[in-house]
Amino acid sequence: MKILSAEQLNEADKITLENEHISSTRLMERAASLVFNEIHTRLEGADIKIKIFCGIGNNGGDGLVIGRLLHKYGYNVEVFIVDYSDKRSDDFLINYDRYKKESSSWPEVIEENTDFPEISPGEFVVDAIFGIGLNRPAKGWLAKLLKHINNSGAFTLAVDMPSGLFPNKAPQKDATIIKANYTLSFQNPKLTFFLPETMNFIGELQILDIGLDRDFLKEVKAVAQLIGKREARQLYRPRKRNSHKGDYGHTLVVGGSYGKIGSIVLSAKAVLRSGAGLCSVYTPKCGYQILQTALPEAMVITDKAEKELSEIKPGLEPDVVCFGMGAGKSQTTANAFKALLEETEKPMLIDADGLNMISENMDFLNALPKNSILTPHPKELERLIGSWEDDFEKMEKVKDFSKTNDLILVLKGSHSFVFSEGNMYINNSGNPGMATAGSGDVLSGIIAGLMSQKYEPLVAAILGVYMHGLAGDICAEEMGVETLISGDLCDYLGQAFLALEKE
Ligand SMILES: NC(=O)C1=CN([C@@H]2O[C@H](COP(=O)(O)OP(=O)(O)OC[C@H]3O[C@@H](n4cnc5c(N)ncnc54)[C@H](OP(=O)(O)O)[C@@H]3O)[C@@H](O)[C@H]2O)[C@@H](O)CC1
Ligand SMILES: Nc1ncnc2c1ncn2[C@@H]1O[C@H](COP(=O)(O)OP(=O)(O)O)[C@@H](O)[C@H]1O
Ligand SMILES: [K+]
Repeated sequence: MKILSAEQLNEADKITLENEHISSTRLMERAASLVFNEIHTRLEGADIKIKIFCGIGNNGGDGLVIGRLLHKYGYNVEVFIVDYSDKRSDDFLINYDRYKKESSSWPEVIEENTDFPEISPGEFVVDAIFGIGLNRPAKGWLAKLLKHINNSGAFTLAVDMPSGLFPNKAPQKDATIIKANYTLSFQNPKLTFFLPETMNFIGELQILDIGLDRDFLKEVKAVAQLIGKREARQLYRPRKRNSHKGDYGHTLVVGGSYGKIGSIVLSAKAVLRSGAGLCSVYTPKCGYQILQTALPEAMVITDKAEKELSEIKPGLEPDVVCFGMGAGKSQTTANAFKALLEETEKPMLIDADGLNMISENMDFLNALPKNSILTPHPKELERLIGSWEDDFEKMEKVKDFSKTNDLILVLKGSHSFVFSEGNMYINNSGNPGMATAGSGDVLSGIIAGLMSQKYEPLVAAILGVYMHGLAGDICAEEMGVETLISGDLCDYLGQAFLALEKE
């Protein structure tokens, strides 16, 4: 699904009105009715107190339509106008009058010196104060009102966006923002919903298709692509009946050091579980028995050194090398890594200490094969590209870094981001159960395993990240988030592939 900016959504809105020959009031009615339907389906007429806070722009207009419909269906609803400006939008005014006419009362107006209405924890709040039109931080009494709503403990539903959040730029550090339990957003998701600093404000997210112009939405260049099951399924290639293990490639996992052999066990297991034909592991001598015991399906080649990688001479031609997990970053290992980079021509996957060694020797980047994949978590990323002011600046820096160095970068997080050639793909699977030691090692194995099956590196990265998260989701569903450990992700990959194929 495409992630669009506020400007693009406004353009889509304009083109829809022209092509469908409808008024903006009709479109607002359509959009807000969908929100009403969602509320009505869930509340089923329950006698719960509903308070709707409306701004004076079109987000407020939506709130008034929702209020009118809830009133019509007999709900216990109170509507408040948050009177932060006298520049009311036309559709706000039209719906303000309609509300008055159909509910035979004027909504209550909240201004600078008004006492805020009391809100009890059991009530239901609809936030229709600001949507995509927010253009500066909410200040003064307005910020106080947002805090008052946040502190009430009431269930809060945000219409289109939680008020105070910008769709495509970072909020100020001390900004006041509605902390929604649920966000019903129109047509396309907004970038801010997926960034670490802002994602917690939206609660659960649902996108409502309000029928904006199909052709426009198809043609417009997305800010980013959101990768869900539908998108991932399009990337997946089912196996041919008459295939053999040679068709699925040979992955070489290189890494491990004394006390950190577990990381390559996890990666290698994920390589095989994601479908690679063969997997070899190159590791210091101390890893030999552990690997042969823990993962008999993998072949093991040992370094001449006992506890660390000192010279990477596997004596085979793999389809892909997956380097760095648990490798440590001694000078000896860094020299061996440099030599490996220089000898390798096919795209590689570099993770963990491989990334740290690059950060300490940025010239290694020159030897990295084109289209290789780096998989940093935020700390590793910071070592690679330096710090950033906010998430949006971080995105831009990573985009530049991946473009300049001709590489694909997977930035791991609650929503992992894949960057390639200036494009951005945001993963929508996964859960906090995956915040556990070794889950990154599993991810590197999955992506490398897909690369060895001749998935293009970018496709392997996007699909691999999605499958990793999907395995985590199925697993968490069965055992809960606390109990999930990274080895489980390998074990649940099978169910994830099955789920991907299922409609
Ligand atoms: N696009 C679509 O397809 C559809 C969109 N729809 C709906 O329209 C919504 C967008 O509506 P919108 O453009 O009227 O903007 P909105 O969010 O109501 O706020 C604008 C007002 O806020 C003001 N203002 C801003 N920041 C401020 C601040 N810090 N403090 C104080 N004031 C501030 C700003 O004032 P100004 O900057 O002019 O002073 C202006 O008056 C969208 O989210 C969705 O709900 C649907 O109905 C149908 C389809
Ligand atoms: N809250 C979360 N939601 C979804 N995925 C998560 C979450 N926390 C961690 N993950 C995923 O788990 C993996 C953790 O990787 P990493 O930090 O490298 O761990 P490790 O170094 O222990 O292997 C990443 O793929 C990340 O996207
Ligand atoms: K809102």
